Amino acid sequence: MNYLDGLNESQRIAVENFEGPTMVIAGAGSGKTRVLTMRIAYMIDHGIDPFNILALTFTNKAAKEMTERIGSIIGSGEAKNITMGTFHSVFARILRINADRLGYPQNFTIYDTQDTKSLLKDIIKELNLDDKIYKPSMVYGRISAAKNNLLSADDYLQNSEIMDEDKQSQRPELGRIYKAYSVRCFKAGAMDFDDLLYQTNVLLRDFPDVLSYYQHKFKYILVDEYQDTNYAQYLIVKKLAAVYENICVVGDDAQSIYSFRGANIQNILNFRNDYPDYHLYKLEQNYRSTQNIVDAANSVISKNKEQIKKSVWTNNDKGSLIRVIRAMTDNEEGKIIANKIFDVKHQESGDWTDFAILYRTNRQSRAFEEALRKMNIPYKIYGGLSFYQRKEIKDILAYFRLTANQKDEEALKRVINYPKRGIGKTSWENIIIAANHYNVAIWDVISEFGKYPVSIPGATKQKISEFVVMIQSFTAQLNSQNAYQLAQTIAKSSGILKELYSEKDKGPEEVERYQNIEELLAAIKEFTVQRGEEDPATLADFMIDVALLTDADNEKEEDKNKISLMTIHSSKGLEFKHVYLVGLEENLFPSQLSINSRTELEEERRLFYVAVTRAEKNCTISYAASRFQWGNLITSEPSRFISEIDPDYLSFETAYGAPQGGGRSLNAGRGGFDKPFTGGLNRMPGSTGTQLTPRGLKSMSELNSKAGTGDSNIDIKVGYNVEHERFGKGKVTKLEGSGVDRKATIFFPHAGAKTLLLKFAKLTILDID
Ligand SMILES: Nc1ncnc2c1ncn2[C@@H]1O[C@H](COP(=O)(O)OP(=O)(O)OP(=O)(O)O)[C@@H](O)[C@H]1O
Ligand SMILES: [Mg+2]
Repeated sequence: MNYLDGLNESQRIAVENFEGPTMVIAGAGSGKTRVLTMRIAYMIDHGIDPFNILALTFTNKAAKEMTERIGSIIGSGEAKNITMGTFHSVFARILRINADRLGYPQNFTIYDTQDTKSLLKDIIKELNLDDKIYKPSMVYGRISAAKNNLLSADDYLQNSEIMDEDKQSQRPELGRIYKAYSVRCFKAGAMDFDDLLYQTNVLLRDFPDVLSYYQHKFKYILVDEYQDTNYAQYLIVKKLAAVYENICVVGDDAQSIYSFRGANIQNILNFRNDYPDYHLYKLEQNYRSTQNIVDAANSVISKNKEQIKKSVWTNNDKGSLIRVIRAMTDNEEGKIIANKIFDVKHQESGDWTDFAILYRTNRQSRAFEEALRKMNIPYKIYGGLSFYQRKEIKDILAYFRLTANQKDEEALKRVINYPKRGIGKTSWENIIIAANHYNVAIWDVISEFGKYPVSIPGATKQKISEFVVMIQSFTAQLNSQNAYQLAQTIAKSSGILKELYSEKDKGPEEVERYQNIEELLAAIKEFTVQRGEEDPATLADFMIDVALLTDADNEKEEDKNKISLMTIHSSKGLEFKHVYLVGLEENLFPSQLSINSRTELEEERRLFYVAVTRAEKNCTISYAASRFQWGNLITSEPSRFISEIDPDYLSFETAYGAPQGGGRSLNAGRGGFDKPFTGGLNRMPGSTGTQLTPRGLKSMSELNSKAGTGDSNIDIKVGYNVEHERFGKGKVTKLEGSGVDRKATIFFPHAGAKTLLLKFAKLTILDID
């Protein structure tokens, strides 16, 4: 099949006209990413050299998938030559090639958020400032915003408006901290995440030959998720595209959800000013979702005042209504959703990967994790403590970092006394004072005590010098050994493996730590093998890769068949057959901070739109009537976003998630419906177990007649979910016999299949239908 056959008319036109400035603005699921991918394949198919193409994506995983897709059309050898990745990873590579221009070492370190905050904390202390007023995370946010607006520390200090703002907020020293931080990073040969954009802009601004080189290299530039680019990204892209103006951006203003990180919707509006003769393509057909989902999403987003008008429709089936489920508590919400997922999975015999639970904030994941674990449902969490954030991994990576860049202060701080070498805190502090005094990197001080005298005991100096010699010996092997060989050497010689090995007998956590190091070494081996022998991978290459992993990239082989848990922010661009959108409560979603400002509320609404439009077949929304927050049980109201959905697309459903929610026990008589249901959100019945729709409501007596009356003639059916005192939850798979001999075969995920005499089995029916 010709690959163009997989495109509709408007998509095809957007693919074939690949010269000149182009913007595709279209709603969710309309094929923007597909157009971008096919456009690249088409270009190469029509003689464009892949080396001349730059494609910027939201995650590295998306880039990888696109490369594979393009490779399947034009051949993987060619596809590999496209420069494709996130802004951060592509620019990190450009910076590495040109680091010397900016006075950075070629193997500069990329400081992660933790490094940045740790350094800021030190600086705040060194400047004798109060870290309650100057909280490191707040200071970081401020510096980050400055960099994303391309303001250097000196620009910041000279900007009277900003200085006034800081004075008014009682934080007049922010500029001084920013300055000290920049100096320290530079001395340490380190860039933070924001620097990867900021410094790229400096590079292209101050070195015309470099700019010209990349302008001619990247004759064709494509950007996905353009609505979420910030000012620095916008400007860099604009500079790079200035010669050929072959720039294609695709995005959806209705999905702009990163303004808190400086993303600027203005970039879409600026496009027409920057390139007056641009082509604008609109795609209107949604291929991802059912009609109900598309219509429901449209009905909500239409409440936003600020938006570019567009229509989205679909030819797909109407599909089922969006289900709204009320739970009593956050824990019950977890159980209900886990149950639902379990059921659907077994009804459809699909894959676990078809399911996603999306929430507003990371901390909501706990209740779901617990419930999923109990039901043996495999899951993976994006945004939790990732593998590379674990202590033992960070420790060994710090050795790798130091090997690649000895000036890396944060790495040095981490391992100068790990494993223990008797180098105390006071010595370390004196070394820093000396480094500041002589205005050199810490490494310079410790590698040349003769030149930079420090008042520390001779024995300590001796230990430090041994450490320095060890690191120097690693560095000497950086280019002669491949990444794997050197990583092994370091793991052994640094004493880390020995340290962990000696702790191995202590308990499962210690064993795990040791195994994690083994896993890391295996990952480095794979990286080394993949790169091949022609251009062997060095440890420094590996470190760049690791520093820029996003959550979505960090997927391991065993993560393949699992359900996904993630924040809505990280679900951007993805799609799942079944989406469970949870915690739909006022003050949580929309978040408390957003409800007093129209702009912020509109951003939350866009976030809601993003969430709903991730679903292909089913979208389930849930909320809890009460939830633990900061140790208190808080009652909550359903989110306004539920009532903003046109009720034509909704079905209200309540479900047993836990017996305490009114489960009808076969032995304990009836529970349940005490309030009539009239369709309003706040008046939905409590935790009962039957599907209700505002219109097609089953009669109360019919429902009540299903509730237990205490004798064994109870109407239990195949397919019911039940809970057993000892075996936990299960599903009825078979019924036989009658009267006192009536037996049910029930499949319990934890205990396997059991055949039980109903007369004796203490069962609670959880869910009818
Ligand atoms: N012409 C088409 N025929 C069939 N399927 C299509 C077509 N165009 C897109 N699709 C499919 O529709 C789904 C959505 O496409 P895609 O992810 O490219 O949309 P998008 O506009 O980028 O969405 P989002 O705004 O969420 O990023 C994908 O599964 C894609 O393969
Ligand atoms: Mg997309």
